Order: sequence, then C-alpha cells, then structure tokens
Amino acid sequence: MRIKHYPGKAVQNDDPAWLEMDVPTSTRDRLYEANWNEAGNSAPQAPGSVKAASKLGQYQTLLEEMTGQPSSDRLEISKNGSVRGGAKYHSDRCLARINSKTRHDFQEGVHALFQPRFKIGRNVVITQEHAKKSVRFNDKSVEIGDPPPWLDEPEDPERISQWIDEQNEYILSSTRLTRNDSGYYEHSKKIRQRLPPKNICRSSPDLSASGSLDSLEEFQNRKSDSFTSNSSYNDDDQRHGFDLYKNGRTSPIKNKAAVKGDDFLIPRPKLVVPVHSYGVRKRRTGNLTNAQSDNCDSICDNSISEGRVEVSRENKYLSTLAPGKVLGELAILYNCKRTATIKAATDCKLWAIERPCFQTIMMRTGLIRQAEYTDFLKSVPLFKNLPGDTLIKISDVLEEVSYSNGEYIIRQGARGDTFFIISKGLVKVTMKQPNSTEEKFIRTLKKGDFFGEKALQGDDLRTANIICDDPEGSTCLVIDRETFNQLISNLDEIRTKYKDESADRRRINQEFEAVKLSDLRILKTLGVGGFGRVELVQIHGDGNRSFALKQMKKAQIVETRQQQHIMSEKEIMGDANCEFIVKLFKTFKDKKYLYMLMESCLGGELWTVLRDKGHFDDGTTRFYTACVVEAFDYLHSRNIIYRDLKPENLLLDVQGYVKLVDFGFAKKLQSGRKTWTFCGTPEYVAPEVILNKGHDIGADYWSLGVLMFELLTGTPPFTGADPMKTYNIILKGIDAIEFPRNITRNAMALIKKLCRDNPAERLGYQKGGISEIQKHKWFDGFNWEGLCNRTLDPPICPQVQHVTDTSNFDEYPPDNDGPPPDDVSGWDADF
Ligand SMILES: Nc1ncnc2c1ncn2[C@@H]1O[C@H](COP(=O)(O)OP(=O)(O)OP(=O)(O)O)[C@@H](O)[C@H]1O
Ligand SMILES: Nc1nc2c(ncn2[C@@H]2O[C@@H]3COP(=O)(O)O[C@H]3[C@H]2O)c(=O)[nH]1
Ligand SMILES: Nc1nc2c(ncn2[C@@H]2O[C@@H]3COP(=O)(O)O[C@H]3[C@H]2O)c(=O)[nH]1
Repeated sequence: MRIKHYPGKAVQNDDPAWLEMDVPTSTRDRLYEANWNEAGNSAPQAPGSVKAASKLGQYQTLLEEMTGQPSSDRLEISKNGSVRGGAKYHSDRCLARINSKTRHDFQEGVHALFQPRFKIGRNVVITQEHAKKSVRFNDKSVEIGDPPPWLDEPEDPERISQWIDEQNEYILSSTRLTRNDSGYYEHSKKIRQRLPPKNICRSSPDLSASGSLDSLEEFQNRKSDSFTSNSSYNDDDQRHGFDLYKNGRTSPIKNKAAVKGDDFLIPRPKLVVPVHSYGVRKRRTGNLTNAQSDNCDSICDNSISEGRVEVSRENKYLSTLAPGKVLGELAILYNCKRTATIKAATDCKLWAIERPCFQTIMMRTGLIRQAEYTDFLKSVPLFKNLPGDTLIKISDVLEEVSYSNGEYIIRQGARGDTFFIISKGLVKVTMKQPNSTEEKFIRTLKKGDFFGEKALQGDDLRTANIICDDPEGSTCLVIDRETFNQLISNLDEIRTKYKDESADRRRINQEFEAVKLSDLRILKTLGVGGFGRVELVQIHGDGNRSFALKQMKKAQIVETRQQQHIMSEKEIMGDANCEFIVKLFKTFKDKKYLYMLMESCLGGELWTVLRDKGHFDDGTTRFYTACVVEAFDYLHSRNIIYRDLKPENLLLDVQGYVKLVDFGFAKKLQSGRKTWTFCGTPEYVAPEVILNKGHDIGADYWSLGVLMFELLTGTPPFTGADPMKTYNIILKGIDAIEFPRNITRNAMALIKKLCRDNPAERLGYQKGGISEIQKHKWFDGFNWEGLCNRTLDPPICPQVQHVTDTSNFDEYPPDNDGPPPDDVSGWDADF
C-alpha cells in the first residue's frame, strides 16, 4: 500500500487514494502521514462498506491492517454497527474505537493544541450548533430536533428550565439557565436526540460519579477512578449504552450514510478552536456589561483557563472546577449524552476544542504514542526477541503511570494484577524480613527493567515492595494480567530474572543447618588471609564434597576494628546467589574464632595462574574480565560495592570459571549514597578513594580497568615502591601510564574508559550501566550467554583430580603464632 501525498490540498471526496497505501519507511511516519495527510477530507460513503466509516475509523482500520492486530481493552464500533466494550470482543473489522487510552491521549492532545485565546465571558454553553457538528461527525443516526423558537432569546429562565424538564429525555446537553451570584443569567440550548428505548437508555454508562478532573495530569492518572467506572459495565450494557438509534431502528450505524448531510468530516486539526464568538447581542438584565453571546461555535471539550464553573447533575451540586481542570470530554469519549451540567460560576475563560478536531488529535496522539511505546519496548532487553506485531499489541494495551519519590508502587503481601516496565526513573525493591518489621533493601531497578511478574505467576500476592526511588519521580508502563499471560509470561527472563535469592539461599543453606563445627575435618590449608587461614574441609560422613573453611581470629578483628566489615561480609556472601561469587553456606563461632563454611574452588587463585604464566592473552583476559563483569553486575544491581578486586581474590572452580571471594570490604550502599572508608589494595584503589572524596560502585569500575591491565601484562598499571608512591602514581592518572605493545587498541581503549579520574565518566557508571562495558568493542563477539549458562569453554582448565586435590594452591607452613586470646564481648552475636 502507498500513502498518497496531497501537500497543501485536500483529497477529493471520490478519490480512492486513501486506501492505496504503500509501505512507508517507518510505522510512525506512516501513521503520522495517514493522519495528517488525510485530515480534512471526506470519504465516499457506501452503507456498510469500510468507507462508510468515519475517517477516524478508517485510520484505525488502516492501523490494524498495518499491524495485523486489533487491539484489546477498548470499545469497538464494529462494521455491523454494534458498539462493544471489553477486551474479549474483536470484531472482524473494527471501524472506530475508543480505547482505554483515549483519555490519556486526549490529555496529550490538549497539551499539544490548546492555547488560551478566547474569552468566553460568563456563559458556558453547549449549543445545538455544536451538537450538530459533533453528532454529524461521529454518528449518523442522531436526529437533531429544532430548539424552541424563543431559545435564541432566552429572556425567561423559568420557561427554559421548564422546557428542559419536559424534554428531559432528549437532552444531550443540559446547561440550565440560572441567575448566578452576580446577577448574570446563564444560557442554555438544547439538543434533541431520539433516544433508544428506555431500557437501553437506562443501561448507558453511569458517568455521574462525583469528582472533577484536576488538571491534565490528573486526567491521565484517574483512569481507574469514578470517571472511567464505565469500564466495569458488562458488555451488553455497553453495547446498548453506546448505540445511538435512528427512528427506533436497532441497527443505526448501517444506516448512517443515508442520513442527510452525513459527510464524515475530519478537518485538519487547528491549533486553536474558537469557543465563543461574540456578536453584539441584547443586554441582559442585571449589571451585565459584556455582550451576551449565543453564537457558539461547537464546543466539544473544554479546559478552564480562568474563572470557576460548577458541575451539577439532576440539580445536585457536585463540584466546582477551577483553572486547569478539564470538562466535557465524557460525552465525546463515550458518545453519550452530556453527563453533567456545567455552569459558569464566575466570568470564565475556557479553552475549547471541537469534537472533530479532538478526535483527530486523539487519533494522532494515539498513533504517535503507540509508535513511541513500540520503539521503547524494542529497546527493553526483555522484549528483544519479540516480533514487532507482538510489541504493537503490548503497546496498544499498556498504560503509563507516574509515581513520585517514596511512593509505593507495589506493596508486599497485597494482591496484584499488573505487570510493570520502568520507562523513566528508578525504583527500589525491598522485602520484609522474617521476624522483623524492617524492610531489607534488595536492589534498584532502572529504565527498561520490569517487575510485578511474580504475583501474576503465583498466587496473586506481591512478593516484595516496589518504591519509587527517584527525586524526579518514575514512570512505568503497566500491563494487565491478560496481556501478560498471552504475550509475556513465557519469556525465559520472566521466569528466571528475580530468583528470590534469600529464599533460594535459605533453601541451600538449610542443607547445612545441622552441620556442626565438630563435624568438619580439616584436610589442608588453601590460603592465608589477614585474620587467619582458609582450610580445605570435609563434612564428617560426606566424602563426595569438600568445602573451604575460613577461620578468623576475633581478637585480631577487634584490634583492627573490622567488626562491621566482617558482619557485612557474612551478610553479603550469605545472601548472594550468583555463579560468579563464592557461596557461603554456614557460619560458626567460638571464643577465639569466627568461621565461614564456603564452597571450595579447587582451581586455585587466578593470581597463581597469572604468576605462573606471566601474563594472559587478550582472549583469556576477556574471559576472566567477563566473569568479574557478571559478578559486578549482580552486586551493583543490588547496590553492593565490592572494593577489593585483584587476582588474589578471584578463584578458579574445577571447570575454570572464576568466582569472586573475600567480601571483607564489600558494602551495601543506600541508593545514591557514597561511602568514605579508605580500603582496598593500594594498586587497585581509585583516585576518589585516595582523595577521600566519597566513592561508590564507580570505584569498582576503576579496579576492573586495573585488573585488565594486570592480567594482560602481569603487573598492575600503578605500582610504586610503597603504597604512598603507588597512590601518587594513581593520582597522575591512566594517561600517564605507558601501555605495553601487547595490549591491543581495543583493550587499551576499554582500560582507559574504565580508569577515568572522574568516576562519572567511567564506562559502566553511566546511563547504560554495566551493559556499556559488555557492549564495548573489546567484547565484540564475546558469548555472554554462553558464559552465563556455563557452556562457554574457559581458556584454562585447571587440573583437579578429586574433591580434596589442593595441588593448585601454594603450600602454607603451619601457623606458629599460637592460639589467639578469647573474645567473649558479644559483638559477634549475629554472626
Ligand atoms: N572458597 C575458597 N576456595 C578455595 N580457596 C579459598 C577459598 N576462600 C579463600 N581461599 C583461599 O584463601 C585465601 C585467603 O582468603 P580470603 O582472601 O577470603 O581471606 P582474607 O582473610 O579475607 O584475606 P585478605 O587478607 O586477602 O583479605 C584466598 O586468597 C584463597 O587462596
Ligand atoms: N459525570 C460527571 N461529569 C463531571 C463531573 N465533574 C466534572 N464533570 C465534567 O462535566 C462534563 C459534562 O459533559 P460531559 O459529560 O461531556 O463531561 C463531563 C465532565 O467532563 C462529575 O462529577 N461527574
Ligand atoms: N520476590 C522478589 N521480587 C523481586 C526481586 N527483585 C525484584 N522483584 C520484583 O518485585 C516484584 C514485587 O511484586 P511481584 O511479587 O509481583 O514481582 C516482584 C518482582 O518482579 C527479588 O529479589 N525478589
């Protein structure tokens, strides 16, 4: 199909070009052009044919043809003329739709198009003229009755009121004539409409809920409130409720084209629609100074710019609307009678927009919005493999919701029916702790991340809290359960992304619950750390497995004031459930020592392998660096900073994958906060740590660059004869370092991007997060998926003969220091 362009001129009525659509360059262009180029033309009418639909319907149809998908969760005016609601109905061909986003789109349209220009004076009226235009455009079956001859000169409010009462069932818009405080009369005109039988009328949507639209923003946000309560009508009700009947016939839309003057115009949207043009009219009684106007142009939808209006229904006062509020949209959206009476309480200035223009704006913004959502969804990792038409389906039903800082988006334990994708800002995940009222911080989620899938998969209950954690607020795209089940629930990532570590780890750790210190048999020393030795052990009676037992002298911990670090090490390692981090299964303590029972990594330290080989080639370095990137990704997404990267703390498992060990300096940070403890290994510390400027995960990216350099050359880039000299060299920056020739250009580029003096400039720390590192040229072609599912062959396969083979570790002489003193002060109660 091809879109025909008619620059600056309207398409002829009988020109069939509008159906000759070709495939344009992008969906958005296509939609945009279809909308704008066609606006302002009338289509040839043929009863029952596609062309008999309004232009809006045609565009909708066009959209479907392009996407191949009717969308759900909306009202549909189908080809046979019935109007349906709810997601279940998908007619073979939908001619016009009001979907659940229309209110929102309307808001957008209003934003885009309204400009205050016209002073309305004191009257807010909806005139017959207006109604004719509206009705003509939207539904051909409405018969407009003549107003009483005296209506143009509304001298007698009582009479008009009475007339209104008599005509009640014909009233489309019911603005009453009353005298207001300042003695002004308000003006009313009638629209007569032949209504469907009473029972049908009764079932039309009850839009009488009290309330008002507080500004355009609220207009969007209040989708689920009383205003849209009609979405809960059963389909039958909706179908009847929205049908407009001509002369009692039951299938009005089929006959639309036969209605006189029925020409489906959608004018090219105008930026400003005159609301009220003032002809000089008879002065009214009272102290009227302004000319009274009844020469209203069509008012469709209004937004108050100045003054106040009163909303009432059946003579019952509902509310007063002040500037910024929106009114008059319901009748347009739902093609029903005016649902309330609006009277000017003071002189008012309103911004108004005609129905045809409104419809066009809605269509335009709807289509543009859909294209935008689709584009965004394409960039969401979760959806990267979904076909375009599925993304369009999703974007068609999602709703955008904004939250302010600190607001709970999801509460743990509540029932949940929705799935979320973050489109702006940050949120944090917290969980209640067993036997505690405290909420534990789990992780921060950012733009493109999703949440809320667990309640939809399990028993409806939310398993964690989600709280907006962004001073600028955050925005989520919200998807209903039905769409989630149909299109999203089967994606692999949905099933695996947020494995409940704590729960998983609890399960793993449960296995060791009964193990006592006395059940452990020490076989050999694997390493010596700052506070003691790490021994290879086996559990009594279990010869198939071995473990590493880290033994730490309590007195020495206290002496060096490392209590907090040790507690943090236990907590972080005990919770972590990542293939690239050594698992801690159980802790013990006695009077002299703290003990950590960990998985054993029998491949030895990466430092030993590096020492033996001198340096690694590009590919080998890439593999080990990638393992660290995965470990950092895991930690950083939970706001944990590691702070002690070096080859000594990278252990090879039997397969040759490396794991991070020694979490003595790891720390969980409050989101957005920094920490100031000077810690790490001199060659690896970042400049901001030396300068005590406060540091965060950015310091880990620095150390990643240092590690790459050391693995590629055998020596870290910043090395001095003592720590002070090393710090001085670090402060001179990476550009002062000469790169040996064996470091490839891409490797050098990445190291330099990681070792930027300013943490904010470091790769990984910026907008795209750690994925920016994964996408760097040096990693081009690297099999990240193979790494994560451990199908990728490691570059070095350690020789490990059996579960107690310690041949990959150095020999350590026995500790001659003698036993440390007892420490029963109790600081380690939680260890
Ligand atoms: N799970 C393990 N499997 C095998 N060896 C291990 C394990 N954990 C530690 N080791 C060995 O013990 C050494 C010291 O362990 P670790 O670094 O955790 O102790 P530390 O007291 O925190 O040391 P440091 O003084 O370097 O901070 C490691 O470098 C490693 O050789
Ligand atoms: N039904 C209803 N409409 C209200 C209320 N407050 C403001 N309005 C506005 O009053 C308008 C009357 O015309 P519409 O039915 O088109 O749209 C209605 C709403 O925009 C209210 O509490 N109930
Ligand atoms: N249970 C759990 N949920 C998490 C975690 N991280 C993020 N979440 C999200 O938090 C959401 C809370 O609501 P749901 O239980 O529906 O789905 C949950 C997940 O999408 C986590 O570690 N554990």
